[in-house]
Amino acid sequence: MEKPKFKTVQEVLAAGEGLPERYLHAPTGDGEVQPLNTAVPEMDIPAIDLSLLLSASADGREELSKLHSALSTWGVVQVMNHGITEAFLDKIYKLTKEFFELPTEEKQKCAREIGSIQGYGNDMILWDDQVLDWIDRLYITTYPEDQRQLKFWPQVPLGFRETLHEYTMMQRIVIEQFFKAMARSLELEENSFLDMYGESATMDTRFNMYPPCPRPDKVIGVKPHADGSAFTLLLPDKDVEGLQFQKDGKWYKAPVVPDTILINVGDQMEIMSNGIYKSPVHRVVTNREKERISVATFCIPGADKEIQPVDELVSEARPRLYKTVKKYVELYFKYYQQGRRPIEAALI
Ligand SMILES: O=C(O)CCC(=O)C(=O)O
Ligand SMILES: [Fe+2]
Repeated sequence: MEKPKFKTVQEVLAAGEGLPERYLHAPTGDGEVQPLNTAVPEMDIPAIDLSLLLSASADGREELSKLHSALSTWGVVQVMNHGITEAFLDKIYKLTKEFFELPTEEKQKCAREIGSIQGYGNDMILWDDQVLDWIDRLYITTYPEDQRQLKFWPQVPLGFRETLHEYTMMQRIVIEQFFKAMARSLELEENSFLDMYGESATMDTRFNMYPPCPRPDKVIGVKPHADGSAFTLLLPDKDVEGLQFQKDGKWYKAPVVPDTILINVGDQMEIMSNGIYKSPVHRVVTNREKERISVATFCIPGADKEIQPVDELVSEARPRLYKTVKKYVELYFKYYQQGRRPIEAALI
């Protein structure tokens, strides 16, 4: 079993040999250098009450209109009353932290293998002159259950596997409700998106660790990208900022609101909604003092599914913007590698 040769960020730091060139972003353009960690304003996104979204009450309608407004501008909402307890979310953060604190040899038991996206490792190296992101991660397909590869599921810390299984089942409920709410917010039949998303849809969960970084001005945690999912459920760090979203060419930081789940639209939902809901470009910046942890779950339509704008959202006034795509994630990596926005490949 061949393992990739590169060190994780934690190993780079432990070696104490200074910051490798491969992480440094060179100044681009006409010489004006903006440090990557320049302060940016906070984005103004609502906290949506998930339990209200599917109710027929006036409050429910109000909540749906908040959802519509946030997803058609920012492409992001914070979700509260999502049915997952604070104690459970704390357990996930704690287990994530404990996993990354394990000795290298222990973590390596779940190491990514060449050619696989799953497992523990550093930023994936997809092209030669790629500047590396300051991030270590554990990437696991959690659903459907028959696609699980348990060799990537840590046996230590104790309880990790069980908790990830439980979290997956809890998220499935949130995912279904959120799909229905998005359909209702666009005055569509409740299952419009769910039918296209399909029974064979997968869930991938990525545990992210961003160690403190000696050069936050020149090193980035995650490069600007939009997600290739239908949408992404994110547990951002409860204390440490870093996640930023782009709107109209400017960066804004995501607010830190404990116990909410941040949901961002991904490219495949942008396609299904014929461009009404936006898949936002986002990035993670680093800082000198504190490590940051986040847990992202990507909801990915089944590889057999054809993803396209739903008929009701195509009209003369709003012509169809996107082609039908299949196995979008493969297309995604091809474009990402070329430094392009993968969704461009789906534009008509
Ligand atoms: O760490 C975060 O807050 C976001 C990570 C992210 O954008 C991703 O995993 O796609
Ligand atoms: Fe992302």
